[in-house]
Amino acid sequence: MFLNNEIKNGYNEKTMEYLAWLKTQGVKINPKVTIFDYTAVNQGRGVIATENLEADEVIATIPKSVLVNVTQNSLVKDYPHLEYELVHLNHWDGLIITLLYEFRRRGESRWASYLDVLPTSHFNQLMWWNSNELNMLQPSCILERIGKDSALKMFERILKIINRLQITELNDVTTEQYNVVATLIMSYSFDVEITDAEEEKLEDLVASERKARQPTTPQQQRDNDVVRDFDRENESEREQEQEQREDAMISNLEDVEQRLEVAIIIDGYLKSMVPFADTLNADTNYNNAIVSDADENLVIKTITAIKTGDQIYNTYSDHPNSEILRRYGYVELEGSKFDFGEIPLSILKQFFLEKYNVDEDKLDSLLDLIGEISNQEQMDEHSEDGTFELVIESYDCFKSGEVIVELIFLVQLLTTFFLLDEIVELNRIRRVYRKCHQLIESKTVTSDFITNFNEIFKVRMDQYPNYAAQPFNTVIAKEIRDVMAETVLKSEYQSLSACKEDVPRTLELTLGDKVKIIKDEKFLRAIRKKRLATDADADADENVEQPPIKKDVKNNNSI
Ligand SMILES: C[S@@+](CC[C@H](N)C(=O)[O-])C[C@H]1O[C@@H](n2cnc3c(N)ncnc32)[C@H](O)[C@@H]1O
Repeated sequence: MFLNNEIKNGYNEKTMEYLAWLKTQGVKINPKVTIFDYTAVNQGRGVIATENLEADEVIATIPKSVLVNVTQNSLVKDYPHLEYELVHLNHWDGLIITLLYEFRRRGESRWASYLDVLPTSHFNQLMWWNSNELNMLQPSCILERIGKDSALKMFERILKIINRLQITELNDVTTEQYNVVATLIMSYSFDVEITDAEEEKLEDLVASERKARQPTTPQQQRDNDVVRDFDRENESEREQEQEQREDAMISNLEDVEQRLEVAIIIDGYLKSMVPFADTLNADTNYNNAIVSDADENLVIKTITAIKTGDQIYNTYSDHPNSEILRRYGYVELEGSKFDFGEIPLSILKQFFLEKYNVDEDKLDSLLDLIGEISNQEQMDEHSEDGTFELVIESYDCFKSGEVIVELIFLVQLLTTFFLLDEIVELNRIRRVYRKCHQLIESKTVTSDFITNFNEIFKVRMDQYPNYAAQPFNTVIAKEIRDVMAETVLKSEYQSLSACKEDVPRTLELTLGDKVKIIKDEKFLRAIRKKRLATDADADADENVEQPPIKKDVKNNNSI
């Protein structure tokens, strides 16, 4: 966020009013810190240590009563019956409507001083970039994840909800206002656990509303059953539900039954705006504080000693620069600690098509079958949902020099498959799959794998502009968005470069041991010999379960 002078008028007065307001709301701030104007370094407001702080020292205690969420806001104050409706929306829809209303009623809002310090313009999150600006980010895969279309769908859905709930004050809400509020939620909100008292209050609310709205049709009866049947104690189910809800958030939820499945009420947490905690900026390289949940309060503590004059930095999770830019609208000029570049599946496809002169349909069918096999075959004990997906949109290559193991496996598998000149048939592919699995499990790859791995990285890296190879401190761009794009491309290119420069080291880091390189012909012979075995033997072999490949698990970049 970048503020020009006109916007900066009254900036520090607003900060002072905000600090005074926080006090009236019971927010306790350590006298050794205060809010500071970091606009000179393009960071908006932040929190500074005015005296030395020790490690594990409390910076602030924020009572949950000061949060803005679907149960605490001006909308339910003005229209109490809407609380029931809001807790039956999904988190995003609920908080967007809540905040839109809060801004509309800012004159009377209990949170007026807070709203005054929230930015409403000059955002740099990628949803605010035009197509020319986005072009500067080519060839980054982040361009596939901006989500302008799903944001638009969400807006259409929200307008329908506003209409259904007859919130007339929001009838004329504009796309711009919606975008501002959605951006604020994306960059500022926290998911905060519901307190026991809040949970009881919600249960009472739902029980009394249900009684008042005795179902009159079978459909309504079914809608109610969805919520009633949910087992609030079941944590793993709750986690799975959460994932589905994230997906559902961007899909078009129109009927009531679907809405109930993703409702806030069944979650145990509330997406909330958290005054003061959201004044903390973040930096992956200088993170020195943490915000944690403590029943009735949120507590901010130092995690290292902090010197007078130093900024207090929260963490917004382990994101690379591209994702920091997409969600938060800034970049870390020295690169994020969690940077990675990506090899898109499209590059792998192009590479194998050309090198082995294969037909595109054949490659597509092969990849489909490999995807099927990897889903059935390999239950990965490390992965979140117990599955192992080999064919994914893109493959992360970290600045540490590690890649995700899926990349090694797929390149070895395709290399071997095309060298064998196999036909695309399920059992044939399964056999090669298993042999490659055993090979990698025994920390071995073939020499053609090494050649292909190198060449694939070269193809990908050649897509980047030359300046991406230059050190971070040699920024050539002048305009802020150009600087951001340039930094993201450097972050990605240099991560790719770290994985390519010493492939045996990359393999060792990823597979956790030194890797042997064998001749392809030796490996192909072993597979061909296997193929000559009797069908019975082959069938028996097919029934042997494969253990998962041991690896350090990294999330692949799902959003
Ligand atoms: C939770 S808010 C932090 C408070 C914010 N600086 C303000 O003035 O309201 C998150 C936003 O702060 C800014 N920000 C946070 N960390 C930053 C950093 N290291 N560099 C630049 N901007 C940062 C970004 O605009 C981001 O969207």
